[in-house]
Amino acid sequence: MGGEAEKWVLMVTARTPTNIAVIKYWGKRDETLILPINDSISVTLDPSHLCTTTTVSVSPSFDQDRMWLNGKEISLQGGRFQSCLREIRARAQDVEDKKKGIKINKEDWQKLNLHIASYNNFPTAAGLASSAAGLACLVFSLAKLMNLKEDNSQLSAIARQGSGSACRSLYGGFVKWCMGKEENGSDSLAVQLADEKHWDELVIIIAVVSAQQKETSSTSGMRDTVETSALIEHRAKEVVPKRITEMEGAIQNRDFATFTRLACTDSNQFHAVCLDTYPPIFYMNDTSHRIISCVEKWNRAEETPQVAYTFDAGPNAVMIARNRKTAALLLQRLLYNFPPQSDTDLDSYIIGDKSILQDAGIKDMKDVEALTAPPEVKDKIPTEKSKGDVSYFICTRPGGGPVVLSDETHALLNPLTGLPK
Ligand SMILES: Nc1ncnc2c1ncn2[C@@H]1O[C@H](COP(=O)(O)OP(=O)(O)OP(=O)(O)O)[C@@H](O)[C@H]1O
Ligand SMILES: C[C@@](O)(CCOP(=O)(O)OP(=O)(O)O)CC(=O)O
Repeated sequence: MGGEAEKWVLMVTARTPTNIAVIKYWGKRDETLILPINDSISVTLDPSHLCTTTTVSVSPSFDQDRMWLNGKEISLQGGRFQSCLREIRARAQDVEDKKKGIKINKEDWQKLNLHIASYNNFPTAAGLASSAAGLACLVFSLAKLMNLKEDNSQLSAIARQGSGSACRSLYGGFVKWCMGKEENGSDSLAVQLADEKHWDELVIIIAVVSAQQKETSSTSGMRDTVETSALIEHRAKEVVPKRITEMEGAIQNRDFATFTRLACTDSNQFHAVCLDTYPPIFYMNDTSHRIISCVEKWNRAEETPQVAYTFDAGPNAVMIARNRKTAALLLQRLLYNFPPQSDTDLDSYIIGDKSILQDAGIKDMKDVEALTAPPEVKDKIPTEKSKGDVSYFICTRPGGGPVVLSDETHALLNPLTGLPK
């Protein structure tokens, strides 16, 4: 180790996306290594709307590893953080910063302590996959700081040990997590099926139904399912393998009808195995069910499906529209059925890519109030409308993978002290 008076701080900042599974991971065959019972496939979400930013730093003056999440110090003692730190340190390489006069030999990383600060630009632990973006960003930024030689797929096998779904956030576009066969988990990693440009017509609208922390974590929920559900084995062995092959084909051919059928039925089956768990787990609520029925009615009324939906371990709906035109029509339907509370302004009700709102011809609350029932529900019993069931909507699209942010203004730690800014 070198450097003036050992006072130096070396740091790296990176940004990593979140992802939404369209063929779900649910159930482990190894709890510690986080090895799944089936393959899964996800779409990476555009980091401009949903992402984690993490700054990692090292200095001989740090006396222990420390981490701050969204400005609050959190413990790094948990087994999952420790696994990631151990696996990354074991692969660390020599690092030299000639400008700053710093030289770190690979053996030094075992003794040097780290400061880590991370920020999610969306609610943490609310079923929006914060753990996926968060753990992927931790692994990716540390790998850059410690000059690891591993590629993103090999890094995904480390991120997997922080949170299963995190391994899929090491790539943009469409990603497959191959469950692998090895007992040590070396082949349980993510591969990119197609990048975000491959199918760039898709538009994603997320209905944030509840930003509250959920009752049953994914980790304990899937453990209970594996222990008690009679259906989960059939799902993992018989259903998912066929769906994975079909979904890969649908993505390759941009076949929206097949994509929609697979994504919707797989989400529904995941929630069915949750219900088949004893005691049962309910992640969706009435609002989630009403969103499903709104989309299903519309899809059925059209010649070919317009929108796919999928729900993770929470009530929030992730809807994938075939293009901008259908996304605008979807937004009209959603605003008609789920208008904001009177004191909410439209600007904070629709966040992310607001241009979809313009496409839908909606400029203000008057336009929302003027929306009429879509044709597929005309002449039928009026749907119940309840303001405030949806907290807000996020408009986004498939997006790119992790990136290093070299501009120091993005750093979350002070470059002189290594403490949060
Ligand atoms: N930016 C981050 N950096 C490191 N760890 C994070 C970060 N964000 C979240 N986490 C970890 O993930 C935990 C939340 O994960 P949890 O699975 O409960 O919720 P979620 O990921 O938002 O939802 P879900 O996985 O069901 O979609 C946090 O308590 C924290 O330990
Ligand atoms: C429903 C899911 O979102 C479950 C995600 O589970 P986690 O990856 O959060 O679980 P752990 O591996 O225990 O950390 C489906 C999916 O993302 O594939």
